[in-house]
Amino acid sequence: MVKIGVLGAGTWGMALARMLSNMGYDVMVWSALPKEVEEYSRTRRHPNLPGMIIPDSIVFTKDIEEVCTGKDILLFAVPSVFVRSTARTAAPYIPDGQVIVDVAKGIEPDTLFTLTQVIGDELGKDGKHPSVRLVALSGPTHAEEVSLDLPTTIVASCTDMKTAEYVQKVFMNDVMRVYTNDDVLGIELCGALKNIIALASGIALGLGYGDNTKAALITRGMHEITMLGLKMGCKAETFYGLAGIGDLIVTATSEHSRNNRCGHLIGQGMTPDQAVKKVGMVVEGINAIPAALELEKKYGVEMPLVDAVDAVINHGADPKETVRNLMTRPPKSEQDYIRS
Ligand SMILES: NC(=O)C1=CN([C@@H]2O[C@H](COP(=O)(O)OP(=O)(O)OC[C@H]3O[C@@H](n4cnc5c(N)ncnc54)[C@H](O)[C@@H]3O)[C@@H](O)[C@H]2O)C=CC1
Ligand SMILES: O=C(CO)COP(=O)(O)O
Repeated sequence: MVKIGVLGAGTWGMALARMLSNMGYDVMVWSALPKEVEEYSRTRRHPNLPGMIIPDSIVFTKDIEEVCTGKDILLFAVPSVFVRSTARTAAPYIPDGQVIVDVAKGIEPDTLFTLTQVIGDELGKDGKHPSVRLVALSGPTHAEEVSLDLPTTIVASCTDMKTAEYVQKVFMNDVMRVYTNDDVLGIELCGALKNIIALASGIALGLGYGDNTKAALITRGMHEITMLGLKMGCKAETFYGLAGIGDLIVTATSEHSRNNRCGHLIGQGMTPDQAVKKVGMVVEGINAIPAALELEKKYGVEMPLVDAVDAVINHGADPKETVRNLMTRPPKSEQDYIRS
């Protein structure tokens, strides 16, 4: 039987743990928060996934050594800010050659590393993990829907296609269709940056703007992400795939999206701090802004929507005024990236 260790008991970690357990796998979930371990093993309920029952077969632990020992796959499902510390604590217990699947979405601000790079960096420090296999699993996949078995697609991305295919085989079932992809950087870039555009989409909704605005934000947002990705050497097809435009569409339009909801509250007048508190779960778009700004500068790409979200979130800019500024920029061609 496939043995899977899930690190992180947030909504995404738990929705995947349930799915994998229902597929007949042996699933253990670790949380850094002892009260989650106690509560979820007792109630078999997750407060942010009210429609989900946690299968009795899922074992919870607060012992990171236990979750890392003897597993075929380790799934990193902690918010991006905890990926490095979790990898550092887990490193002594992770065997070389381990398949590690990251489902968190973000870019580390100081290093500009994607999250599989962060894990690889931490595991590389002791010289004992030369062959660890790192996979990014990403796509349009709200936990709220996966926890109810609604049909969902996702991409398993690894530079080693055999490992990507292994993860595809393990995760694939009749409600989760898994594709493979070898452009790990492109996949992770899309996952992190779409959250910023989803904030913009939420803000527009909060301002009372309509579907035209939303379509513009999604299209021009994808354009910004694609321009940056191409400059960074990623593959064009990644950006119009499931983890690219697919994930941007779902995050910018879904009522489940934490980023979209946070933006909505800000557009309605809350401060970013108040909005994050009200959402009550991680809002990765806010965490991704510093790295996005650095990448924009480093690769010389124009990212006006990212700049606009930064202005509203971090510099107190008035959302309505910010939209007016975007609309009244000098005219330009839609084909600029084809020419450059
Ligand atoms: N929720 C979703 O639908 C999806 C989320 N993701 C990504 O998965 C990641 C996790 O998201 P969610 O599960 O929604 O977040 P969440 O806000 O539900 O997760 C919070 C969890 O983080 C863990 N945690 C708290 N403090 C910690 C610490 N000091 N060290 C380690 N872990 C700690 C706890 O288990 C806590 O329940 C994010 O990067 C998100 O972008 C990706 C796809 C779908
Ligand atoms: O990445 C996600 C869906 O694919 C989750 O997005 P939110 O964090 O905005 O809910």
